[in-house]
Amino acid sequence: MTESTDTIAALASGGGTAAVALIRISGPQAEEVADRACAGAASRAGERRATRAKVRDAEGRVLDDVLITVFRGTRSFTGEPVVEIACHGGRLVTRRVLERLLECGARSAGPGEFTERAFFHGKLDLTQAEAIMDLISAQSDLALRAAHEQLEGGIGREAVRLGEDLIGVVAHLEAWIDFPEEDIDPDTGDLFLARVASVREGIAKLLATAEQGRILREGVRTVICGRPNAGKSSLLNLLLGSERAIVSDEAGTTRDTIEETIILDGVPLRLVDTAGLRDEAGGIEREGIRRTLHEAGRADLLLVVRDASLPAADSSVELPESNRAVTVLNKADLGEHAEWAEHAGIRLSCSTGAGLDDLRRAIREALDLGEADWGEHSVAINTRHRDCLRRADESLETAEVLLESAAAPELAALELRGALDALGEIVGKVDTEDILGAIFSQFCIGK
Ligand SMILES: Nc1nc2c(c(=O)[nH]1)N(C=O)[C@@H](CNc1ccc(C(=O)N[C@@H](CCC(=O)O)C(=O)O)cc1)CN2
Ligand SMILES: Nc1nc2c(ncn2[C@@H]2O[C@H](COP(=O)(O)OP(=O)(O)OP(=O)(O)O)[C@@H](O)[C@H]2O)c(=O)[nH]1
Ligand SMILES: [Mg+2]
Repeated sequence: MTESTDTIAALASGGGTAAVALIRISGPQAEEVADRACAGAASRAGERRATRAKVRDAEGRVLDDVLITVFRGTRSFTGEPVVEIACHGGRLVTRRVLERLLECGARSAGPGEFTERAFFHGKLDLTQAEAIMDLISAQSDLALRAAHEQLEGGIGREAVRLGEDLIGVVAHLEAWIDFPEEDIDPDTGDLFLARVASVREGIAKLLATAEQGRILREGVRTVICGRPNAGKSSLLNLLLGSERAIVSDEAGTTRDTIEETIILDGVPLRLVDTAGLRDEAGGIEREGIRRTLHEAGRADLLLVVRDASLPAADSSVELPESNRAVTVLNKADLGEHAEWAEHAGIRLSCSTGAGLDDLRRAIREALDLGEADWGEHSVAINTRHRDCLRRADESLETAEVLLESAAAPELAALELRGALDALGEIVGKVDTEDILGAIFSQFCIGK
């Protein structure tokens, strides 16, 4: 655990005008800094009790009438002395109060520096620090729940548990390497293998949540595509509940992709409206079509819109292979062409909204978004966790081969150590300075 030497301050609440704003001071001098700015009010305040005070400038003029809360010792969010100042939320007032604190000995905090200190003081592991960012940026209830689960330590605990299982194997194996005169007991070898296999199973379970994690954090990339005039932009507008995209009976209205997010059953969908696909296009339209195909190629879900009032051939499109696609037979209000009779697509009218519930249900099914599928295992790893887990698993795979042949126990032990390090990186147990930099720099200042 590292001791901070300096004292940082920053606005913890949003930058806009508000009734009240929260400024945090953290570090060994937090109380002194606040005392200087508030005529000794911090040291007179009871611990963790909102206390009325006045912040004054160097000449003694009142800058604001505030409430301060003092967190002494290590009992604070950052694990070091903290003073919070709840001042009035005007932009100028908050700026003046913060400037005064800097004058009184605090330094401006960098992005994520409060949370970084909480990490260094052992209040949070890395997955929990990341969870705070997920929580702040969550756009849906499911994402919020996953962030809470992670903040409670779900992923970190699991990574630590898997690491502990491995340590047992490594210790045993290394003891055995140190006493080479003792032959490897085949039973022990099998035991090692069984334990490595069970750790790999645990890793596989966590890895299986990666896709879910990406979707929760970034949303399902849902690309609306089809022939010109099929009603793609109308569908975007219908799902959004607002006239975001231009709709017209002119084929080729949408030239560029348009993105908007909606929440469906707690899951964010990043809807992408695209230029209609047709062969005979030229110029700008052709570029639009190139973009459509690019988007379709990286979609999590395709909504293929077809004009059901026309013969099927008039709305056919060639699209990249997708295992998640929903066909929307649009313009159902115009009456369906006989050719569609056997087709299972979702009947919809963007004009009347009829069929929208069926479409929502079909999307939900295509994505396995039922509560039962997502609700219970709300643990969802992020890409950093995924990379660590993959590295751990590769090392374990190699270790298995080495253990099976029993030829080079030293090398097997080395691989197991490698896997342990990769698991340790998840929670930030092993030395990971550049990882820390990468994570905390993404935070906003004041967090
Ligand atoms: N005013 C205020 N509200 C806030 C925060 C904050 O820093 N200040 N938080 C900041 O993100 C969140 C709450 N998280 C917090 C986490 C730990 C501690 C804390 O004081 N921990 C001590 C005591 C534990 C206890 O009494 O339960 C500790 O861990 O020792 C405070 C807030 C959201 N709301
Ligand atoms: N009757 C009827 N007309 C519709 C329906 N959906 C869309 N339209 C009409 O079809 C025309 C084309 O709609 P758009 O949403 O612009 O079609 P698009 O697929 O985005 O077309 P491009 O952007 O040109 O590729 C417009 O005149 C819409 O009003 C529907 O369900 N019923
Ligand atoms: Mg359009």
